[in-house]
Amino acid sequence: MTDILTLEGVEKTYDSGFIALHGVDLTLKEGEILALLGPNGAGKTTLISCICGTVMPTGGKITVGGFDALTNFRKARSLVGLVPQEIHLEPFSRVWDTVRYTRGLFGKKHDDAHLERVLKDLSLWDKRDSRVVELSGGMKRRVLIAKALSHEPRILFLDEPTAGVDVDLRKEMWEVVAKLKASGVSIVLTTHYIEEAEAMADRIGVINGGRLALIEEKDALMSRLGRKSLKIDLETPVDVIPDTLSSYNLKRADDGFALVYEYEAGASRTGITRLLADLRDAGLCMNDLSTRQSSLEEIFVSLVQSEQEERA
Ligand SMILES: Nc1ncnc2c1ncn2[C@@H]1O[C@H](COP(=O)(O)OP(=O)(O)OP(=O)(O)O)[C@@H](O)[C@H]1O
Repeated sequence: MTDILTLEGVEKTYDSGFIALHGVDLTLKEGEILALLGPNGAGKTTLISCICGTVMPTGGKITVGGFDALTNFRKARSLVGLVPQEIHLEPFSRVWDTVRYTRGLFGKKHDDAHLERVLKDLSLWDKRDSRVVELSGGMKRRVLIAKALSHEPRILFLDEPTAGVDVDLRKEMWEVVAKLKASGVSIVLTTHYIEEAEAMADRIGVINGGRLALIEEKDALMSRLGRKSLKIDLETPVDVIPDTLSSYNLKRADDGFALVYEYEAGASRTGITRLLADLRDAGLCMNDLSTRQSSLEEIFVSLVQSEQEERA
């Protein structure tokens, strides 16, 4: 897959002197979904704004589809669609008119067949003559996406696409994004909902303090940093974990009715077989066993914490 977007050492120092980006390197492959995670103020919106040309970087180089975002701004910008966090729409304009108008802003020739496809893909076709004010929140977000796709961009930036929307609508948006990916659009998405990144992204980037702390395939990240836990339900509760089991660092749960053992998700030797034998030797009888994999959220929290501790 070719790279549709390249960032080399992108820096941003705001006029206040605050350094929001400290030399970010990043590439996006064609047709992939990259989720950018990071705590509040990490620099996600600044990064997207630099790529989309609404914030001027103070250093580094950004290339979109081979065009330099500074020296060939119009060409580079025409390949990018931005769905902002806030819903800014003209309330009394009709869906069709507002989407068509946005295409015109990019200097593209009319192509009503393309706009029809976009509206149909977003299940907005039946609403094309509705005024924005008459639409539900979810439909308004779809109109934002339709506007961002009106000029046929190759990368779509979704800044917090589901902030403040209910669970059903969030799932609906995920379906919309999956459809977009299938149509060949590359997607960069920022989100605070880590389950969203887990559900949709091919790769995960973590921004912290203006630095790209990590970028990796989601599955590899989850198996590399993910931990699993084995819960052992006991027939009779234990007050104290026997000394012979001390090397397993077991935790007592459910008032002593269960013991929990943690191990690395990707490990070839988990130690479970030995643990079960040692439990039997210690005279503990098991009722049940269950395992659980740590979520991306737990991985993210521990990553950000250890980064902050390193810098402190
Ligand atoms: N115009 C500006 N002038 C000075 N500082 C700014 C400006 N815009 C943003 N910042 C600062 O830059 C940092 C990064 O902000 P940014 O909005 O990019 O973060 P974010 O990761 O998108 O945060 P959130 O998740 O809260 O949306 C923050 O500390 C913010 O206060």
